[in-house]
Order: sequence, then structure tokens, then C-alpha cells
Amino acid sequence: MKLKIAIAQIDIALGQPQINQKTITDYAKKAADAGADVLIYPEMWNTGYALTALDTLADVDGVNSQQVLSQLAKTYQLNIIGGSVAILRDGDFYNTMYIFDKNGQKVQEYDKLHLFGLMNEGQYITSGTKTNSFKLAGVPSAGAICYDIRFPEWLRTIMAPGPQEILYIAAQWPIQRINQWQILLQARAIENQAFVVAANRVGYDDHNVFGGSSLIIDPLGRIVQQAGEEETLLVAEINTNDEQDVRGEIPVFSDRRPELYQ
Ligand SMILES: NC(=O)CCC(=O)C(=O)O
Repeated sequence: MKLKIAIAQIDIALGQPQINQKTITDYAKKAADAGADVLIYPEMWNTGYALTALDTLADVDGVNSQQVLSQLAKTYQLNIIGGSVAILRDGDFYNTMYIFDKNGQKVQEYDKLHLFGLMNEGQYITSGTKTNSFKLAGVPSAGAICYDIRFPEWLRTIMAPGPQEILYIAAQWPIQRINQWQILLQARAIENQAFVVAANRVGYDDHNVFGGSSLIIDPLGRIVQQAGEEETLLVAEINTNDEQDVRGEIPVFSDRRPELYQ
């Protein structure tokens, strides 16, 4: 299946959800104008890493973010991977990804599993407990958030059963490790024989400069499109039939020996 994928590589105003909501709205319009089928945003687009202010900033039960994403999906007829947002649920904060189809129906929600100590995430955010695979635009897919990409053993558990054809990643990845970002994403594409679509932010907060370099990678690990360090809408068409050829040649999923991997 051919799909036009768009990545909103945006700057995020620290602790200013209303400004950020306007930004994601502008990018939904741009993606629709570009004829995209799927649009993905970066991690924590509502607040940035304003972790010490989550008491006042986190979206209660994600109600507002879900309304906005659902409305954008419907208005612009886009399947949306809603990056992630900081939410408050039952007294705890989560870093949560919402996914909506182009009719505005929620397909999935996922709380980030692996919390990033170097950015103090574990002090404020509660880790999720569920996995994240789903069907979007007719394609079996999976999603992860930023630091999650360093855990191939977990990603395998969501990529193998499908096997999923696209892995979507939402991130706030600092510039000083951007070489690792690219290599890790290419490795995830090769080992899972899947497209990887990864949205990073640009700009900076009080502690980090973010490196952009959002990527669309094919199942052989080749870069289809890569953004620079500026705000941009990155767009590329992919053909999910490409996976079949790669999987036909090197059948890693049927060659696995999971009974020996514990
Ligand atoms: N927001 C994050 O999870 C950042 C992860 C990161 O920078 C890394 O090197 O891993």
C-alpha cells in the first residue's frame, strides 16, 4: 500500500500548551495541503519538558489534547500519531501518545514505558504498563516514545507478532546524541524489516538543544527522507509492499528462536 507520510518537526514552547496547540494545528493544515495520509508530531508537544510545572500544566485525563487531535484528524482527513502529551490521570502524570484515524476516532493510547533519567523524567512521570501496536490507514503498525528506541527487546515484542509494517516514534532528542538517534533508528528498521517514521523536535529548553533530524527509513535501513535542524514538514511516500521483498529474502521473523531468548 502506498502512503504519504508527514512529520511535523516543530519547535515547542516550554510550558505553553496554547501556543503549541496553534503550532500543531498549523502543521495539520500544511500536511493536508501536502496530501498526507498520516501525520506524526514529536514527544510532549503540549508542555515540552516543563516537568516541575506539570501540576498546573498537565492535561487532565488528556481530554483537551484528545479533542484537539480528533478534531484535526477529522477536519483535515488525516490519520494522526499524536506525538505525546503530558497528562494527569488518577493523580499521576504520564507521557502519553494518542492515535486517531482520519474520522477522528481514537485508535490507541500508550503511556511511555521507558523513562529517561538524564532528563529527570522518572522523578515526575509514571511509567506505562501496556504495549502499543495498532492498525492505522489499513497498515499494521506500532509506536514508541523517544528513549523507548534503546530497548530493542521490548520493541521486538510489539513488532514481531504482526509483523508490524511501520514503527512510529515521537521524540525530544538532544542534538549532542543525534548520531545515536540515526543509528538506533536505522537498526530498528533493519532488524524489524519495517519502515521507521521518527519525529523529533527542534529548538531548546532550559537544559537541552534539540537536534531535529526527523527521519523516514525503509525496511533495509536506508534513509528515505531526513530533516535538518529547522522547523519543517517532512513528507515522503512509502510503499509498505517493500517489506514483503525484504522479508522474503531474509525471513528473520520465522527464523527467530524466542524459546531461547530469556
Ligand atoms: N526524551 C527522551 O526520552 C530522550 C532520550 C534520549 O535523549 C536518549 O539519548 O535516549
